[in-house]
Amino acid sequence: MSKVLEVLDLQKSFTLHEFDGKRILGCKGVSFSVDEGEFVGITGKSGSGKSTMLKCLYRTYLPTSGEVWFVSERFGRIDLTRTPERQISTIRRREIGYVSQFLNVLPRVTAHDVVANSLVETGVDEDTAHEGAAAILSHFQIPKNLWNAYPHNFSGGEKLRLNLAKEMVKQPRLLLLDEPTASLDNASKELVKDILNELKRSGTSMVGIFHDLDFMEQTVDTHYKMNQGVLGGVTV
Ligand SMILES: Nc1ncnc2c1ncn2[C@@H]1O[C@H](COP(=O)(O)OP(=O)(O)OP(=O)(O)O)[C@@H](O)[C@H]1O
Repeated sequence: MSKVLEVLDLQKSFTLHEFDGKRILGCKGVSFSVDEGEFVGITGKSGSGKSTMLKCLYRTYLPTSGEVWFVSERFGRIDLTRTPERQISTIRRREIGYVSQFLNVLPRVTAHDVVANSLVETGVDEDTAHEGAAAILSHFQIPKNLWNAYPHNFSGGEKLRLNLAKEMVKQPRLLLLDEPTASLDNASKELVKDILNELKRSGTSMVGIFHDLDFMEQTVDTHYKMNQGVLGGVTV
């Protein structure tokens, strides 16, 4: 199996300027790799640094030190900590997806257009994007009467499924998941589990943060625990 992601000695700390430059540790010494089609799950107490680490992988945060090697289809093997912003934007549009329970979309854009726009960003034409959006919204069981509604009023489960749909249509090489089951009922969890398994089969690599251990154990290949900013305790 070829490696899609290799994280080496990643550290992120925050400087609180309003508190005389006090430093807070997010994560440190984080090293792990993800193969093609592998699903890595990360658990840990609240405040242990999971989201900080994930945001460094997506480059929402610039790490304080360390390397994040990603094998991009377009740019080859690149260190995301040193990749120019323009390339990062391209990679986010086409190769790395980020899904959380919070839907971050423009106001007054319908659910259907959210997904179609995501496809247009990958370079497909408008007609194909609209067909593709309809197909994936059905697949994710988003009720048809919501397709032309604005997603800010959607339930937690609907928002999450729309989030997954908008990232999944890109067929990303790497999908980052920040608590993908938060606020879901059991039926929605089953649906999300099926979707994640399908993504895995299609070769997408994933890194997910979980509080729901039962769900995680049913889906991931490798499990790490985060403790006070440090990653360890591998189980497979
Ligand atoms: N932008 C920030 N500025 C300052 N400190 C931050 C920032 N983001 C995270 N931290 C701090 O970094 C530490 C790790 O936080 P992080 O959100 O990564 O934990 P977590 O494991 O994801 O927690 P949870 O499970 O509650 O979401 C915490 O002490 C937090 O206060």
